[in-house]
Amino acid sequence: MTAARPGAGAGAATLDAVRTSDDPATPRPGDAFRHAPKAEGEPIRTFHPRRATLGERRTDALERLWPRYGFSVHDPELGLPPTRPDGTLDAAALFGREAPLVLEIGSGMGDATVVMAAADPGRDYLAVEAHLPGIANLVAMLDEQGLTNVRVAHGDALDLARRVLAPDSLDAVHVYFPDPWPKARHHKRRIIAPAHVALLRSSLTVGGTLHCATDWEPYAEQMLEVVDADPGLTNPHGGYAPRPEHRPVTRFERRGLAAGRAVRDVIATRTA
Ligand SMILES: C[S@@+](CC[C@H](N)C(=O)[O-])C[C@H]1O[C@@H](n2cnc3c(N)ncnc32)[C@H](O)[C@@H]1O
Repeated sequence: MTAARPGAGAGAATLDAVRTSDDPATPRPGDAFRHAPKAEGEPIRTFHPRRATLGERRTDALERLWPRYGFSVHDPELGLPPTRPDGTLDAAALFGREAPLVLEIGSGMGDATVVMAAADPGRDYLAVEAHLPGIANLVAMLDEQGLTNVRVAHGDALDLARRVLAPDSLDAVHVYFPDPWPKARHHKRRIIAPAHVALLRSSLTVGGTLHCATDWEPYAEQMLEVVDADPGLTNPHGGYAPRPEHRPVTRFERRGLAAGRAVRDVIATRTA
């Protein structure tokens, strides 16, 4: 089965790719979305490229709804996003309108995305996630709720920012409960790190916000330090921000609170 891609406006994507792979041994639903092994010299990944296990509901959702809501950051077979002549994301073509754009990095199962996008119909939301079950869950919820202001990117958010997003194009970047990578030897995998934040800041418009949240205190401290050290960001709160009501509670927040951990929000504005 081959379908046109009305939502993303990119080239045709072969949806059989959702169901099987060319791996003759043990094809699994979603195999076509597997991440290629990291190439020599490629920047470090902030996620574990796990092979996905998809149940029937998510396999069906992905197969049916991927052409409407999804694009791949890196794989033309799965459909790349529409781009402008300079090669950067054409958000107006992707969403079918001009509106401020919010990037949600590591949207997980998509619980926060659907709540925030439903409450904020004047802005468009681009959720980017490396893990396929979360992507499939999110597109299923978008369809069930009839949301039109969300699109979903599969792949590495940093790759998306490096190669696809135009500078000065985002109204906000959300990074909620990023993987804390608690072991010292893994700290280099944290997404909130100076070089990554400089990249994300350059994708924001001046006046746009970077909003991070975590229940891992040492990471919260790192978030504050990184934001404070970035020459183009200003933290209007001076330290942690009061928990904003618009950030929905997800299972990561509940789990942290249940374990007695404080949840911290760090919100900074691009000022230069
Ligand atoms: C701990 S989960 C949090 C999910 C969600 N934000 C929430 O609060 O429920 C972190 C997610 O970030 C994703 N992730 C980590 N690095 C990423 C990257 N560079 N690009 C896309 N997704 C990433 C992981 O796959 C994981 O699903």
